[in-house]
Amino acid sequence: MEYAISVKNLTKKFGNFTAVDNLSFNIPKGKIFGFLGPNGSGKSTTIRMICGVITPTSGSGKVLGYDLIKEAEKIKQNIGYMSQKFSLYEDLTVEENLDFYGSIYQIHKRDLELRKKELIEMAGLKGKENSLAGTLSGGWKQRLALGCALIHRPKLLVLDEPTAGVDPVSRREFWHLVSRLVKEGITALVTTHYMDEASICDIIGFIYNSKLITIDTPENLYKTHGTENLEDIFIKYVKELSNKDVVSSFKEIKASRNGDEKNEF
Ligand SMILES: Nc1ncnc2c1ncn2[C@@H]1O[C@H](COP(=O)(O)OP(=O)(O)OP(=O)(O)O)[C@@H](O)[C@H]1O
Repeated sequence: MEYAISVKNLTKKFGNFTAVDNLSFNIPKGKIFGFLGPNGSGKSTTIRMICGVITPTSGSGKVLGYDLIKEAEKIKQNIGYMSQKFSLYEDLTVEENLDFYGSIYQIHKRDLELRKKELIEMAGLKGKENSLAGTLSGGWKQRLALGCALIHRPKLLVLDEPTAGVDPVSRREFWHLVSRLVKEGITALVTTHYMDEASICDIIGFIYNSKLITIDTPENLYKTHGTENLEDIFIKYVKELSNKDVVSSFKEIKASRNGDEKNEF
């Protein structure tokens, strides 16, 4: 079995604080991996290690066959990353944003012209090539950001809350796009707070208090727990682990951990 991501006992400490504690999992190529957990549970830290941006304190792993520690640069070159902040230049046009990302990855001019055409088509941005990114609606910006993340044909796409703050129709369109990419062979690692999106994933991992609580297919999770409600399943885990009576929402999961009700799951 060829894995896109394979990590073993992955741990990250910041001083005495363990942000990610002993994570081990394998994600086969061509799958969508949904990585879920309340705010502050360790998702971003895990993603940053997987992307080769920060070095694990201990543990090991391979991403696209490259060693997490020794070949971090190779990993960075071969993944596409998109976050909820979209990382677009609002005062550049659609095409100029793609040009900019193309130049970062040093894509040859002729290849870049071709790739831009493909991505503009894919993102449904035809006719908007000369629009300033700042003038686009949330859904358009999101699809442009996805295009930029794909400019160098990465084999692993890392999407950190890609649909946060985007309207439901755009969210659905975005997931169609991701599913299409995955069918073409890309692997996607996605964090999301939306349970309907999590249920689309091939594999779901749930992290809580820095530890991986469960990792399985949605179907297996439904079978094991006798419900198709992912939120209920995760609440069950949190109740068991925290010994607290978390009853209804992910907001409470966050509250049960930090005594802070400001941030929603
Ligand atoms: N550079 C750092 N130095 C110290 N602590 C850190 C650092 N980065 C993250 N942490 C802490 O590690 C814990 C996990 O943070 P992380 O950002 O990975 O969580 P998260 O699950 O991604 O949360 P969110 O959904 O809010 O982004 C948090 O308590 C955070 O404060």
